[in-house]
Amino acid sequence: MTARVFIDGAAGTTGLEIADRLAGRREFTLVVLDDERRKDEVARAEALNQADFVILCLPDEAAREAVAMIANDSVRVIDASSAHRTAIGWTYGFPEVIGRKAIAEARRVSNPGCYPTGFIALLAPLVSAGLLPGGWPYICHAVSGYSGGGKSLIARFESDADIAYRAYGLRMGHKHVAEMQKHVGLAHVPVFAPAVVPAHRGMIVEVPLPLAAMPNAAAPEVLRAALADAYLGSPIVTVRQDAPDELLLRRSMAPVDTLELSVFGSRDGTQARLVAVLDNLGKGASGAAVQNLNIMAGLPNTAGLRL
Ligand SMILES: NC(=O)C1=CN([C@@H]2O[C@H](COP(=O)(O)OP(=O)(O)OC[C@H]3O[C@@H](n4cnc5c(N)ncnc54)[C@H](OP(=O)(O)O)[C@@H]3O)[C@@H](O)[C@H]2O)C=CC1
Ligand SMILES: CC(=O)N[C@@H](CCC(=O)OP(=O)(O)O)C(=O)O
Repeated sequence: MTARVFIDGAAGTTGLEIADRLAGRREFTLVVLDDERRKDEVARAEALNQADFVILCLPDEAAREAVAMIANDSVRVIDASSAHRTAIGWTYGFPEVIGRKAIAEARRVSNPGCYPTGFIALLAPLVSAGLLPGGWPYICHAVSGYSGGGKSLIARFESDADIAYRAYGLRMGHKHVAEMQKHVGLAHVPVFAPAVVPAHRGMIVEVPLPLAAMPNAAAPEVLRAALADAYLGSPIVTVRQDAPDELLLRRSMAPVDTLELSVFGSRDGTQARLVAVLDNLGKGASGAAVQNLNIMAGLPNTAGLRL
């Protein structure tokens, strides 16, 4: 028997990439609303309540409304928006960090944000092992391709070739900082400095560490070994053992669902830079949603993913 999957927001950037990854999967039947009905409340309510799995690829407010429209208790939900990432009753859909079992059993799963995917993957295992202090005020600098902002940011960058770099989130309080703090278990809200570059997709998320000034911080090689151990055997999350001179985001980047972590350390071990490279539309969104769907449906973790 195939499971019925309804993607609410299927015409958007994340929804289209999920549909691409599910195309040809015999375990799932996609329920699709045509263009005239995709925003029609009656049609959506019907699709939301008749599906086995609903994947929400909507703005936050519309995602909350969609959840409220579900009256059928057997419907299981994966929300790609940031509406439920710290909400009670929702499971945080990061299997490599929280474990697969919780996701396999959950009725409500919230996909991590794209930037938090890098930040949490880098810090959560190290803070929980006591190798970095949870009480430190962490800083996160990140650059993203413009598809991270959905259709409106894609249109903006594709109609203004003159933008070379867009720093934003300058008033603080970016919607991702709450989940970054909660799912690493930090005492302080991280200072988050995101930017967008004129590449369609891809992101580099970095956490600089002044190790010498931090209480109870391990040496860079210890941090690298601990990360490698935490993600040992994962086909999705890998830890580089080399130290390249540069990490590039390419405009021509193909869709990929992997997450690559690096630890760069100074020779004297007093400083380190933790760096995550991923595709905002891969492990940062659509790839993660399909991975969670696989786990919830009791299927192999990586089926349909681009590894
Ligand atoms: N893009 C990314 O890299 C990531 C996105 N996300 C999150 O995923 C969600 C979707 O983002 P993304 O795909 O980029 O955004 P898009 O703007 O590309 O797509 C959103 C889609 O939702 C549709 N929509 C809006 N309101 C409604 C409604 N009330 N009923 C039905 N459909 C509606 C839009 O319709 P229309 O086409 O008419 O505008 C659009 O097709 C967001 O919450 C985003 O924050 C999470 C991680 C990464
Ligand atoms: C480049 C860009 O604009 N990125 C988006 C985040 C994309 C993403 O992760 O979406 P969620 O907010 O649903 O997690 C932003 O900073 O708001």
